[in-house]
Amino acid sequence: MDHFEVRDGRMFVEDVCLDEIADAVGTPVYVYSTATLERHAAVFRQAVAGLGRGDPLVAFAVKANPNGAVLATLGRAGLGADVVSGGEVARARAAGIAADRILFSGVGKTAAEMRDGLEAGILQFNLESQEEARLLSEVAVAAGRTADIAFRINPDVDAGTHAKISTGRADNKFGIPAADARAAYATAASLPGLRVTGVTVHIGSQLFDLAPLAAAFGRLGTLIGQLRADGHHIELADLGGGLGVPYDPALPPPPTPADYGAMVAQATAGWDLRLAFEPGRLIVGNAGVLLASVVRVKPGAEHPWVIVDAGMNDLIRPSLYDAWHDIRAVRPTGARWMANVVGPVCESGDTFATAREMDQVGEGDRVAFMTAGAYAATMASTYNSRPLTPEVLVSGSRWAVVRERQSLREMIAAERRPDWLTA
Ligand SMILES: Cc1ncc(COP(=O)(O)O)c(C=O)c1O
Ligand SMILES: N[C@@H](CCCC[NH3+])C(=O)O
Repeated sequence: MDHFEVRDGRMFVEDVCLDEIADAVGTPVYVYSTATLERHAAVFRQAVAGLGRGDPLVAFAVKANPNGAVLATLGRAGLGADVVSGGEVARARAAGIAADRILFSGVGKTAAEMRDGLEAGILQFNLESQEEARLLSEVAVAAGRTADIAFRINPDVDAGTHAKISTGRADNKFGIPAADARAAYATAASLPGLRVTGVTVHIGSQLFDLAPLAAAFGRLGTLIGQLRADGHHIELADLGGGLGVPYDPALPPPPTPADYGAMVAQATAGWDLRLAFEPGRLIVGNAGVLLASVVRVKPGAEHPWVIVDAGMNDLIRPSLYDAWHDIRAVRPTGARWMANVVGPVCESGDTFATAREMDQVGEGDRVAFMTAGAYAATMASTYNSRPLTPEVLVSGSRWAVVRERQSLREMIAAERRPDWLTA
């Protein structure tokens, strides 16, 4: 997290002190760094530059961080978008990402979402079943359009990641088995309104081992040869995302984008088609922090409870995946202690860290949850009637609120009382 550092005893994001943002906006608040976003986009593009035919498409997985200002920053940095819903199509387009740089993934696209994609004129629909191909065909014919399609192949490889974010094993819901692929492509090629253009695979997220990715790409390579022999024009291979980021500095680091690029070069040699990638976490994970305040510290059986004003509703990764986020004081004194860090939500699962060696903090101090740019604000909820947390984007010495704190009034005003309760 190179643009997040302590200077003169206080943590800065680029040239803005986190205290300045907390004083103005309050806590909890997500804070993102433009410089880190731009650096990650450039590093990934560089790692895959020259691979495949033409210019590779690096389509940011919008689900990782759909904030419009973040998307606009990444769009300007040359990234396209990988979307999984009509909402994400709309956000990507609103952020200025050209339709021909948008890939539409997802196992449960509805007819309405397919229409959204067709009307926008997106580059390719990544389909996950023959049933989906039939529906898209009907929708495309009715709309008078042609949909360019790929099937997502489930290569049945174990990506070695958390079970809840593995997507490429036979027992995961995603894609079609490689053995069924030729039949699926034959069906799609026979359907009106569809044009077969590609193949795609994505085996999971937060991957630390390149071998399962190489195995999956190997299977895709074999399939490309078979599909071409069957007469299909396969022009685009979308290799998904998944490369992990370092959350815990004490653990060995994940492979670098350059290592990944070298593996891809080897795995795709001779494919003679355009490549696409869908990195999410790698682009935004280390570009954000969740800034929170310590509400109080109370004694615990073994370690003190540090109760902060951010909860599992703001950052669910620790309770959902036992994920580890570094927690640092915004004004570290050098003193360290062992503590449990928890939120205010009425669940014991609202725990960010147990018996964690960390900066010693007290009531009123501010802490930063590091590596909170991906799958963080976007997975927030209003559980315990806690309004959605605001988001701030920093660029050099400038910063701006890029999502307002949801007001309580707004949250409550969205509800309706049926007439039998108002009579
Ligand atoms: C189809 C698809 N593409 C891309 C991604 C992005 O993955 P990551 O954020 O791990 O790069 C995901 C999420 O796992 C996904 O499901
Ligand atoms: N939400 C997950 C990643 C899911 C990837 C989406 N397919 C996480 O925080 O790690």
